[in-house]
Amino acid sequence: MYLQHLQLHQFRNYAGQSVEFAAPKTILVGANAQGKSNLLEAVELLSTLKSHRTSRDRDLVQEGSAAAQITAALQRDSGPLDLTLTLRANGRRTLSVNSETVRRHLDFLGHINMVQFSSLDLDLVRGGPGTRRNWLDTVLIQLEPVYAYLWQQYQQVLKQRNAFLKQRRAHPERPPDAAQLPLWDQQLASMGARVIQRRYRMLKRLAPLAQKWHHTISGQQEQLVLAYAPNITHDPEQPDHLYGEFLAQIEARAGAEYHQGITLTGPHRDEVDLLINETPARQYGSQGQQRTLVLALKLAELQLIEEIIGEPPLLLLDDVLAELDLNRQNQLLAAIQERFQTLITTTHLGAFEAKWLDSAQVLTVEKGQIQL
Ligand SMILES: Nc1ncnc2c1ncn2[C@@H]1O[C@H](COP(=O)(O)OP(=O)(O)OP(=O)(O)O)[C@@H](O)[C@H]1O
Repeated sequence: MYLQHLQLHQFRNYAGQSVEFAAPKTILVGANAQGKSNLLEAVELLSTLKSHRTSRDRDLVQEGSAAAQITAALQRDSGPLDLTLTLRANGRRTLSVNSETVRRHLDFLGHINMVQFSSLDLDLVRGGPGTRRNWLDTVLIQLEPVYAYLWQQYQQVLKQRNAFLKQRRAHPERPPDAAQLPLWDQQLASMGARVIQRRYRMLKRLAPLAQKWHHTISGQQEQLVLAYAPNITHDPEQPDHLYGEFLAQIEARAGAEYHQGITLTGPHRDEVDLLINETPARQYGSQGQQRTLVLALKLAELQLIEEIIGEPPLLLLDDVLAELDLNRQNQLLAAIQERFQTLITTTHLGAFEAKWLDSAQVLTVEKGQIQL
């Protein structure tokens, strides 16, 4: 897929900006806080309807304006496509595909596929389990947009069940109607089982790709193991048993939940284990090794999305190239070639290998304006 054109209207610090992408690689160069990451964020929003930087639309709308608009024209194997996302400070959104308004998020997702790689991604190794769960979810939304709906439903049930447990703990003298709990349990297990199955299925395909990339980038020195560690223990080859297992494990933790007043069972507590040469990567060695691991995960992500979608996704490199040494930069360059359209942000062009500049389009970003 190829993003040809992007238009930003009252989005972040862009009052009105039109950008033509004229080469497979576009480098956005500019000092700090000029709007480079804002542009990548606009692409992220079109792709996932989420921003990793904020959950409030009013942050995305230019200060003093009521609404922002992001419009993109892209070329997919199936033909040309136009997407428009209107964001309002009051949170209401309008989505349109080829100038027709679509009501369901599901109908908007999946048109732009992308992999993002920023310096924050080092937290995938160093950060807590929540960071890895978010990553899993972002990849899954790309692969099967229905996952966004499932995950949202799961979180809604979780919120209501937590409110029940909290109230029961805070007011034992007038507890909520006990008959509600089994209903929440069933919904949690039913939605949760679907989340777990999808996470398992995706990681099963991603793990060997990441392992292969890690082995290559480390010069055949290191062996990566990436393993799903679901909070609900079960036999993944017996998916029919998962719902029952889920309910049984809720039951087993009922006492602890009673005292703590929160839901202790379910995929909101999943983990992804990352081991290098049998040692947890978090505790393992240098930052360099952790960078190799994150790069391997990102390359695996690119490859998996391409395999499943059948077209190369976009790659967004936010201020990360300068952090990779020559070997890792070369591995990345060799993997993307000209096939993956890549948008790169940097504070100065000398920050990374000159080879990246070959046939790249360079755009200068200054105070929310882009100069060719
Ligand atoms: N809603 C908004 N309205 C107006 N300006 C905004 C809004 N949100 C962010 N900004 C401005 O956008 C700028 C930040 O841009 P961005 O995050 O893209 O920086 P950057 O060019 O990527 O720099 P860095 O290299 O530091 O990441 C800041 O000047 C900030 O004040």
